[in-house]
Amino acid sequence: MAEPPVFRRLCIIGLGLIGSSIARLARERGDIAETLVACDSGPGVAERVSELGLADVVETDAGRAVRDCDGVILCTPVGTFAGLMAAIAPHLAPGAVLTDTGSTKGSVLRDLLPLLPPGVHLVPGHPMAGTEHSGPDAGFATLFQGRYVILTPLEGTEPAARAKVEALWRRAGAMIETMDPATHDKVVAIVSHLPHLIAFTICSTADDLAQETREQVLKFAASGFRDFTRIASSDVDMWRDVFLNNREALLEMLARFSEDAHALGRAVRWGEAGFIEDRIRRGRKIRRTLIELKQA
Ligand SMILES: NC(=O)C1=CN([C@@H]2O[C@H](COP(=O)(O)OP(=O)(O)OC[C@H]3O[C@@H](n4cnc5c(N)ncnc54)[C@H](O)[C@@H]3O)[C@@H](O)[C@H]2O)C=CC1
Ligand SMILES: O=C(O)C(=O)Cc1ccc(O)cc1
Repeated sequence: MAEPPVFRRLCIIGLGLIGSSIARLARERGDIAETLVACDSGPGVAERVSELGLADVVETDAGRAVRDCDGVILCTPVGTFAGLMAAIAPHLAPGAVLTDTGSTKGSVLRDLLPLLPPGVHLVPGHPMAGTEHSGPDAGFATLFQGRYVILTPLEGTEPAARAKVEALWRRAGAMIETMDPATHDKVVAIVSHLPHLIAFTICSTADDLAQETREQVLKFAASGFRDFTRIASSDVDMWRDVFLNNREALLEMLARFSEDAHALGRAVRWGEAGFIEDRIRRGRKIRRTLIELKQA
């Protein structure tokens, strides 16, 4: 027999790539929420969500949207969390489970915990899945299939609340890992935030060069550069908020990266072929490992 839905009434706040993917999944499966409420304040987004039939109820006001919900999931840029929490806290139902998909986790605790009403259970989460696209049309139900979701639960969180968030992600086809927020922020700083910082930078550098030399540098972009442009086409609000809310870990990884890049530059200057070969071999090895793990 089919399992009962994880939530009686689930509210998704933010129906962009991630929120609309969860909504599509919930629609397709039917065992995630009995009733699905969608809330988005972006221009034209609520209308588009209604057109796409992604939820039973569509709202633009977050306070009204969360009323009587036993599950709430924040899927907006992390810089909106403090303001959203202030708006929803007075309306959260006792016993409700509050979770999120934000890419930074220290800031989420900082912004959500102080306003958490007694009896509401916070279980922060971060799906390690996404694309460079955003908005309600960008989502798809299989986005989380075979991907990791990192949860950073607080000590003493009620096991039943944690189990609901785990059930949601398991039904999405994801694998669950648990971490403390500081470890999470360091790990994602190196595997996700620094690569985006590098991609945005390399595109700006190439663009500056093209303007300075008045030459069509970009016409000759090879596939390596094109791979960077995919990442660099990601959403502005989302990535501004990620950088500003994982400042410490990102700066630490950037400092390490800069040191290592300088060392490689020095080897190039002094013709140290062995050092250069070693770096290339390490890159190739990591790629092979990811392919073996089926994550490339
Ligand atoms: N894009 C990606 O690849 C991934 C993103 N994340 C995280 O998930 C969250 C959502 O990201 P995306 O879906 O990519 O963003 P998105 O830009 O596609 O969608 C965000 C939505 O939130 C809405 N919104 C913004 N402020 C709001 C507010 N105050 N009230 C109601 N709605 C509001 C916007 O109108 C937009 O529709 C972010 O915190 C991001 O860091 C996590 C994993 C992957
Ligand atoms: O599209 C890509 O390359 C990504 O890296 C997707 C992504 C973006 C942000 C996250 O917090 C997690 C995954």
